[in-house]
Amino acid sequence: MTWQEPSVEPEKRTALVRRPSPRLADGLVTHIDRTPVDAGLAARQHEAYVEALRAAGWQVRELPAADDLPDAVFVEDTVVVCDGLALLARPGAAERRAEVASVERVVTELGLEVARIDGEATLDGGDVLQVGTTVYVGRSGRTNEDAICLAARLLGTRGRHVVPVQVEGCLHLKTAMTALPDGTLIGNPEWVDTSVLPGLRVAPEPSGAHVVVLGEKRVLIAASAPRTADQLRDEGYEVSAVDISEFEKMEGCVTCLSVLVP
Ligand SMILES: NC(=O)NCCC[C@H](N)C(=O)O
Repeated sequence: MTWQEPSVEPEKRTALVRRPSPRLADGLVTHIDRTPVDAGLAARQHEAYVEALRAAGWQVRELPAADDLPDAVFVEDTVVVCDGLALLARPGAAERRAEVASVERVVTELGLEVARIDGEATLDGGDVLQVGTTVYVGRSGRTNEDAICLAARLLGTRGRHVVPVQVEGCLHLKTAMTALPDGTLIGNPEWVDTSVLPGLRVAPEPSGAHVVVLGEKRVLIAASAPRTADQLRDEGYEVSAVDISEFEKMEGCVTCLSVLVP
């Protein structure tokens, strides 16, 4: 999302995370080859990721462990938080739908209003990119037209305008692109229909497309995108780089490991 002054005291900014399952390696892989995953290393990498969020001033709220759900660490896919509204997803992969119930409990405790993607609609949070009052929603293998229409209606109550974006060749819209704090889109133009975008800065490496905006001048990216990190540092951003190799093997990225509730 474009960096906006948080509506609450800085110490209240909350990041939702969930520790990785020891069964992480059993998760879904769609567009890349499956390679061995070290669950112990994944756990350590996740701790470092959480530490980077804390260091940037985010209060970390852990969702209950869900060790029987291998992909549950990818919390971004279960809920979209927008201006006090928690839009609960209905993941496109049926195996992932059981992840949502525990997220609903926590967002309710946080005092967020709850709405849901339901019926035949399917949506993964990884397909939703908020940039100011624009919400780009990927039409992907996981998110369908019904969900895009429903999201447009529900997020419209928050003054948001939904722009559908066709995604091809990768898992989610946010696999292909994210935004910098100033709202500039950054990513891989081969995976998205750029004709509906105001512009797209090409990231020097594929994982450079994944930027978590932690503050006005602060971003988090994967250690696998060193050239992107250098570019952003040269432009004055404070860049935290975290090694998430074990999650990348499961088609995850830095954005999908948290949900920020500003
Ligand atoms: N938002 C994301 O990028 N989520 C990554 C989900 C990876 C997981 N293995 C899946 O296929 O659902």
